[in-house]
Amino acid sequence: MNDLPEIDDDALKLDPAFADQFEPQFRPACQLYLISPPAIDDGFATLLEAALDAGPVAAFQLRLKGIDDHRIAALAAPLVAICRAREVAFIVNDSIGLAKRLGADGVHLGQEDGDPRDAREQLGKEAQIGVTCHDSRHLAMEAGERGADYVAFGAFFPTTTKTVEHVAEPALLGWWTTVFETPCVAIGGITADNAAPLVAAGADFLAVSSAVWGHPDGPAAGVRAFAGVLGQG
Ligand SMILES: Cc1ncc(COP(=O)(O)OP(=O)(O)O)c(N)n1
Ligand SMILES: Cc1nc(C(=O)O)sc1CCOP(=O)(O)O
Ligand SMILES: [Mg+2]
Repeated sequence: MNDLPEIDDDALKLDPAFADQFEPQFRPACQLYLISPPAIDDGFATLLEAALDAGPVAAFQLRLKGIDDHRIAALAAPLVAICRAREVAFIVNDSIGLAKRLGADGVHLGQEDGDPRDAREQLGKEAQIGVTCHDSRHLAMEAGERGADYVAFGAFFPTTTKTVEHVAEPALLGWWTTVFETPCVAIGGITADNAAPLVAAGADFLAVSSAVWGHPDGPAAGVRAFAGVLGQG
């Protein structure tokens, strides 16, 4: 498959005059996509159970930074079982190889983490493959062409979980969901209090870390707090 030619992102915006030529698509309601804290210990399994039992969660991403794959694999084993028992998709961040080794449901790839086409080849047609697209229409279209199952845009709000260089606007979600069927994920500093414009703009998933794990009343309260804005309350 040929790569898309590089196009100025602004040139890809939808002219409002033509927006009504697109049929409104049916999309399932926006769902919660939990991202793990960047560091965890063996006690995290209990926190994950509490979070997943508190309300609907579509997917859990194991995103551990700065530790080797053997340690991640050891920490992951009980977490895979917890997700599987609740039919929550278990997604591994960064590494196609680790996703395969753990029998994960999918992998999330940043722009430097590998090609979704390789992920598909190694993980198979059922795997959920996500790609970070920052605030770029071009990257998202390219990811779609390369077979991504979802594209992730961000950061929508300031975050202390990761140093980010790109800021995304809710209108990007509206453009994507008007033109493409591939689901889109919004990420970056999302809380139950600031999420409403992202849901209204069309986000298919809200990817959230600190608002759940750092909730003052614990992760279960963190998940419950999203139920209202996701129309699950
Ligand atoms: C759902 C989702 N979206 C974006 C990211 C960020 O991925 P990446 O740019 O590779 O940065 P790291 O997470 O690896 O630091 C993500 N992990 N998940
Ligand atoms: C992992 C990650 N990726 C981002 C991006 O913009 O691509 S923002 C981010 C951090 C998400 O955690 P929190 O919900 O605590 O802000
Ligand atoms: Mg990455």
